[in-house]
Amino acid sequence: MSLLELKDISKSYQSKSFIWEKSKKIDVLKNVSLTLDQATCTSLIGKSGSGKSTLSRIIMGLENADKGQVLFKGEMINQLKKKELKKLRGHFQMVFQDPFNALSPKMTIAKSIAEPLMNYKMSSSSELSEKVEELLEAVGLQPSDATKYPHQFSGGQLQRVNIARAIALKPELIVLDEVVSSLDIFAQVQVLDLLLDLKEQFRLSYLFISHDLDAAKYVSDKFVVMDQGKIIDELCELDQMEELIHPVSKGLLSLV
Ligand SMILES: Nc1ncnc2c1ncn2[C@@H]1O[C@H](COP(=O)(O)OP(=O)(O)OP(=O)(O)O)[C@@H](O)[C@H]1O
Repeated sequence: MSLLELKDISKSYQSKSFIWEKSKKIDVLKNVSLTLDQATCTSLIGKSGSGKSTLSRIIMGLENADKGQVLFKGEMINQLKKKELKKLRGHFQMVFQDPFNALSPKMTIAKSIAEPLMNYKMSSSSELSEKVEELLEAVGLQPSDATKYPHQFSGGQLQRVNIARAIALKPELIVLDEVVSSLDIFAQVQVLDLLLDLKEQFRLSYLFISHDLDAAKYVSDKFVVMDQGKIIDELCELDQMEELIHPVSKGLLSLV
Protein backbone atom coordinates (compact mmCIF):
# COMPACT_ATOMS: atom_id res chain seq x y z
CA MET A 1 0.00 0.00 0.00
CA SER A 2 1.22 3.52 -0.75
CA LEU A 3 2.07 5.84 2.09
CA LEU A 4 0.14 8.74 0.60
CA GLU A 5 -2.22 8.84 -2.31
CA LEU A 6 -3.80 11.91 -3.84
CA LYS A 7 -6.79 11.22 -6.05
CA ASP A 8 -8.19 13.83 -8.44
CA ILE A 9 -7.44 16.83 -6.24
CA SER A 10 -8.89 20.11 -7.52
CA LYS A 11 -8.69 23.52 -5.90
CA SER A 12 -9.71 26.99 -7.03
CA TYR A 13 -9.49 30.45 -5.51
CA GLN A 14 -11.51 33.58 -6.09
CA SER A 15 -9.21 36.37 -7.14
CA LYS A 16 -9.29 39.90 -8.54
CA SER A 17 -6.51 42.17 -9.75
CA PHE A 18 -8.22 45.45 -8.72
CA ILE A 19 -10.74 46.08 -5.96
CA TRP A 20 -13.29 47.47 -8.43
CA GLU A 21 -13.15 44.30 -10.51
CA LYS A 22 -15.53 41.38 -10.06
CA SER A 23 -13.60 38.44 -8.60
CA LYS A 24 -13.03 35.49 -10.87
CA LYS A 25 -12.34 31.85 -10.21
CA ILE A 26 -8.77 30.62 -10.74
CA ASP A 27 -8.31 26.87 -11.01
CA VAL A 28 -5.04 26.29 -9.18
CA LEU A 29 -5.12 22.46 -9.05
CA LYS A 30 -6.85 20.41 -11.72
CA ASN A 31 -7.47 16.73 -10.99
CA VAL A 32 -4.05 16.07 -9.48
CA SER A 33 -3.33 12.42 -8.71
CA LEU A 34 -0.06 11.36 -7.12
CA THR A 35 1.29 8.42 -5.14
CA LEU A 36 4.10 8.58 -2.58
CA ASP A 37 5.72 5.34 -1.48
CA GLN A 38 7.33 4.50 1.83
CA ALA A 39 11.00 5.42 2.32
CA THR A 40 11.29 7.23 -1.01
CA CYS A 41 11.82 10.82 -2.05
CA THR A 42 9.48 12.23 -4.67
CA SER A 43 10.45 15.58 -6.12
CA LEU A 44 7.64 17.86 -7.17
CA ILE A 45 9.08 20.38 -9.56
CA GLY A 46 7.53 23.18 -11.50
CA LYS A 47 7.67 26.86 -12.26
CA SER A 48 6.52 29.50 -9.80
CA GLY A 49 2.74 29.55 -9.54
CA SER A 50 2.24 26.01 -10.86
CA GLY A 51 0.42 24.97 -7.66
CA LYS A 52 3.11 23.09 -5.69
CA SER A 53 2.64 24.89 -2.37
CA THR A 54 -1.15 24.71 -2.62
CA LEU A 55 -0.87 20.95 -3.05
CA SER A 56 1.45 20.67 -0.04
CA ARG A 57 -0.95 22.71 2.12
CA ILE A 58 -3.75 20.33 1.16
CA ILE A 59 -1.60 17.30 2.07
CA MET A 60 -0.82 18.87 5.45
CA GLY A 61 -4.51 19.58 6.08
CA LEU A 62 -3.83 23.34 6.23
CA GLU A 63 -6.31 23.83 3.41
CA ASN A 64 -9.20 21.81 2.02
CA ALA A 65 -9.43 20.61 -1.56
CA ASP A 66 -12.64 21.44 -3.43
CA LYS A 67 -12.69 17.95 -4.83
CA GLY A 68 -10.71 14.72 -4.54
CA GLN A 69 -9.25 12.51 -1.86
CA VAL A 70 -6.10 12.45 0.27
CA LEU A 71 -5.40 8.92 1.53
CA PHE A 72 -2.77 8.20 4.18
CA LYS A 73 -2.02 4.44 4.28
CA GLY A 74 -5.37 3.87 2.64
CA GLU A 75 -7.35 6.03 5.09
CA MET A 76 -9.08 9.10 3.70
CA ILE A 77 -7.83 12.04 5.75
CA ASN A 78 -9.21 15.12 4.02
CA GLN A 79 -12.63 14.76 5.63
CA LEU A 80 -11.35 14.19 9.16
CA LYS A 81 -12.38 16.36 12.09
CA LYS A 82 -9.67 18.60 13.62
CA LYS A 83 -9.08 16.30 16.61
CA GLU A 84 -8.67 13.19 14.45
CA LEU A 85 -6.40 15.08 12.06
CA LYS A 86 -4.22 16.25 14.97
CA LYS A 87 -3.68 12.61 15.98
CA LEU A 88 -2.45 11.83 12.47
CA ARG A 89 -0.37 14.99 12.18
CA GLY A 90 2.57 13.42 13.97
CA HIS A 91 2.95 11.08 10.98
CA PHE A 92 3.58 13.91 8.52
CA GLN A 93 5.54 17.08 9.01
CA MET A 94 6.64 20.01 6.90
CA VAL A 95 9.84 22.06 6.61
CA PHE A 96 9.66 25.47 4.92
CA GLN A 97 11.94 27.56 2.75
CA ASP A 98 12.95 30.27 5.23
CA PRO A 99 14.74 28.70 8.21
CA PHE A 100 14.71 31.98 10.20
CA ASN A 101 10.99 32.66 9.92
CA ALA A 102 10.07 29.11 10.87
CA LEU A 103 11.48 29.53 14.39
CA SER A 104 10.58 31.95 17.15
CA PRO A 105 13.50 34.37 17.72
CA LYS A 106 12.59 34.48 21.42
CA MET A 107 12.80 30.76 22.03
CA THR A 108 15.97 28.74 22.63
CA ILE A 109 16.65 25.99 20.13
CA ALA A 110 15.88 23.43 22.86
CA LYS A 111 12.42 24.94 23.39
CA SER A 112 11.65 25.02 19.66
CA ILE A 113 12.64 21.38 19.22
CA ALA A 114 10.83 20.29 22.39
CA GLU A 115 7.58 22.06 21.44
CA PRO A 116 6.10 19.30 19.21
CA LEU A 117 7.17 16.65 21.76
CA MET A 118 5.28 18.52 24.49
CA ASN A 119 2.23 19.22 22.29
CA TYR A 120 1.93 15.54 21.49
CA LYS A 121 2.97 14.40 24.99
CA MET A 122 5.67 12.25 23.40
CA SER A 123 8.21 12.77 26.21
CA SER A 124 8.01 13.29 29.95
CA SER A 125 9.58 16.54 31.12
CA SER A 126 12.47 14.61 32.68
CA GLU A 127 13.27 13.01 29.30
CA LEU A 128 12.90 16.18 27.24
CA SER A 129 16.44 17.56 27.42
CA GLU A 130 17.94 14.15 26.61
CA LYS A 131 15.56 13.81 23.63
CA VAL A 132 16.48 17.32 22.39
CA GLU A 133 20.20 16.44 22.60
CA GLU A 134 19.61 13.24 20.63
CA LEU A 135 17.75 15.19 17.94
CA LEU A 136 20.49 17.84 17.74
CA GLU A 137 23.08 15.11 17.30
CA ALA A 138 20.94 13.37 14.66
CA VAL A 139 21.08 16.53 12.52
CA GLY A 140 24.81 17.14 13.07
CA LEU A 141 24.56 19.88 15.71
CA GLN A 142 26.07 19.93 19.21
CA PRO A 143 24.14 19.33 22.46
CA SER A 144 25.59 22.70 23.62
CA ASP A 145 23.58 24.38 20.80
CA ALA A 146 20.40 23.70 22.80
CA THR A 147 20.69 26.87 24.87
CA LYS A 148 21.36 29.18 21.89
CA TYR A 149 18.87 31.40 20.04
CA PRO A 150 18.16 31.42 16.26
CA HIS A 151 20.24 34.56 15.57
CA GLN A 152 23.35 32.67 16.77
CA PHE A 153 23.16 30.23 13.83
CA SER A 154 23.80 30.27 10.08
CA GLY A 155 20.94 29.55 7.64
CA GLY A 156 22.17 25.99 7.04
CA GLN A 157 22.44 25.29 10.79
CA LEU A 158 18.96 26.71 11.35
CA GLN A 159 17.53 24.51 8.62
CA ARG A 160 19.06 21.57 10.55
CA VAL A 161 17.18 22.78 13.65
CA ASN A 162 13.94 22.84 11.62
CA ILE A 163 14.66 19.32 10.41
CA ALA A 164 15.31 18.19 14.02
CA ARG A 165 11.93 19.66 14.97
CA ALA A 166 10.28 17.90 12.04
CA ILE A 167 11.70 14.46 12.92
CA ALA A 168 10.97 14.82 16.65
CA LEU A 169 7.61 13.05 16.38
CA LYS A 170 9.08 10.23 14.25
CA PRO A 171 7.01 11.08 11.17
CA GLU A 172 6.78 8.85 8.13
CA LEU A 173 6.40 11.67 5.61
CA ILE A 174 8.06 15.10 5.51
CA VAL A 175 7.01 17.73 2.99
CA LEU A 176 10.11 19.79 2.20
CA ASP A 177 9.05 23.05 0.56
CA GLU A 178 12.07 24.70 -1.14
CA VAL A 179 14.17 23.81 1.93
CA VAL A 180 17.56 24.56 0.41
CA SER A 181 16.74 27.42 -1.94
CA SER A 182 17.70 30.16 0.53
CA LEU A 183 21.07 28.56 1.37
CA ASP A 184 24.48 28.92 -0.25
CA ILE A 185 25.69 26.00 -2.32
CA PHE A 186 27.86 24.44 0.45
CA ALA A 187 25.04 24.57 2.99
CA GLN A 188 22.68 23.20 0.33
CA VAL A 189 24.81 20.10 -0.22
CA GLN A 190 25.22 19.55 3.53
CA VAL A 191 21.48 19.79 4.16
CA LEU A 192 20.70 17.51 1.20
CA ASP A 193 23.25 14.95 2.49
CA LEU A 194 21.64 15.14 5.93
CA LEU A 195 18.20 14.54 4.40
CA LEU A 196 19.52 11.47 2.57
CA ASP A 197 21.07 10.10 5.79
CA LEU A 198 17.88 10.64 7.79
CA LYS A 199 15.78 9.04 5.07
CA GLU A 200 17.94 5.92 5.28
CA GLN A 201 18.15 5.91 9.08
CA PHE A 202 14.44 6.47 9.82
CA ARG A 203 12.90 5.11 6.58
CA LEU A 204 11.42 8.54 5.88
CA SER A 205 9.47 9.54 2.80
CA TYR A 206 9.87 13.02 1.39
CA LEU A 207 7.88 15.18 -0.93
CA PHE A 208 10.67 17.50 -2.09
CA ILE A 209 9.18 20.63 -3.60
CA SER A 210 11.61 22.63 -5.68
CA HIS A 211 12.32 24.85 -8.67
CA ASP A 212 15.82 23.45 -8.69
CA LEU A 213 16.22 20.31 -10.78
CA ASP A 214 19.84 19.84 -9.65
CA ALA A 215 18.86 19.63 -5.99
CA ALA A 216 15.88 17.43 -6.85
CA LYS A 217 18.10 15.11 -8.87
CA TYR A 218 20.51 14.79 -5.92
CA VAL A 219 17.88 13.51 -3.47
CA SER A 220 14.99 11.95 -5.31
CA ASP A 221 13.89 8.52 -6.40
CA LYS A 222 11.02 9.85 -8.46
CA PHE A 223 10.24 13.09 -10.29
CA VAL A 224 6.87 14.68 -10.83
CA VAL A 225 6.59 17.82 -12.95
CA MET A 226 3.70 20.20 -12.42
CA ASP A 227 2.51 23.01 -14.65
CA GLN A 228 -0.57 25.21 -14.38
CA GLY A 229 -2.10 23.00 -11.70
CA LYS A 230 -1.62 19.71 -13.54
CA ILE A 231 0.88 16.86 -13.32
CA ILE A 232 2.41 16.88 -16.78
CA ASP A 233 5.27 14.41 -16.43
CA GLU A 234 6.32 11.63 -14.07
CA LEU A 235 9.59 9.75 -14.01
CA CYS A 236 10.93 6.94 -11.81
CA GLU A 237 14.42 6.43 -13.20
CA LEU A 238 16.63 9.48 -12.87
CA ASP A 239 19.07 8.35 -15.54
CA GLN A 240 16.19 8.55 -18.00
CA MET A 241 15.61 12.26 -17.56
CA GLU A 242 15.63 12.75 -21.30
CA GLU A 243 12.35 10.82 -21.27
CA LEU A 244 10.64 13.83 -19.75
CA ILE A 245 8.62 14.70 -22.79
CA HIS A 246 6.50 17.74 -22.00
CA PRO A 247 7.97 21.02 -23.36
CA VAL A 248 7.78 22.57 -19.87
CA SER A 249 9.83 19.67 -18.41
CA LYS A 250 12.32 20.02 -21.25
CA GLY A 251 12.59 23.73 -20.45
CA LEU A 252 13.34 22.92 -16.79
CA LEU A 253 15.86 20.27 -17.88
CA SER A 254 17.72 22.75 -20.03
CA LEU A 255 18.44 24.77 -16.86
CA VAL A 256 20.34 21.90 -15.19
N1 LIG B 1 -4.95 32.07 -0.99
C1 LIG B 1 -4.88 32.31 -2.31
N2 LIG B 1 -5.80 33.11 -2.93
C2 LIG B 1 -5.75 33.34 -4.25
N3 LIG B 1 -4.84 32.79 -5.08
C3 LIG B 1 -3.90 31.98 -4.54
C4 LIG B 1 -3.88 31.70 -3.12
N4 LIG B 1 -2.83 30.86 -2.88
C5 LIG B 1 -2.23 30.64 -4.07
N5 LIG B 1 -2.87 31.30 -5.06
C6 LIG B 1 -2.54 31.28 -6.49
O1 LIG B 1 -2.45 29.93 -6.85
C7 LIG B 1 -1.42 29.74 -7.82
C8 LIG B 1 -0.48 28.64 -7.35
O2 LIG B 1 0.21 29.11 -6.20
P1 LIG B 1 1.25 28.19 -5.40
O3 LIG B 1 1.84 29.01 -4.32
O4 LIG B 1 0.60 26.92 -5.03
O5 LIG B 1 2.33 27.90 -6.54
P2 LIG B 1 3.83 27.38 -6.40
O6 LIG B 1 4.06 26.45 -7.53
O7 LIG B 1 4.07 26.84 -5.03
O8 LIG B 1 4.66 28.71 -6.61
P3 LIG B 1 6.06 29.14 -5.93
O9 LIG B 1 7.08 28.16 -6.41
O10 LIG B 1 6.27 30.54 -6.43
O11 LIG B 1 5.85 29.09 -4.44
C9 LIG B 1 -0.75 31.10 -8.02
O12 LIG B 1 -1.31 31.68 -9.17
C10 LIG B 1 -1.18 31.87 -6.78
O13 LIG B 1 -1.25 33.25 -7.05
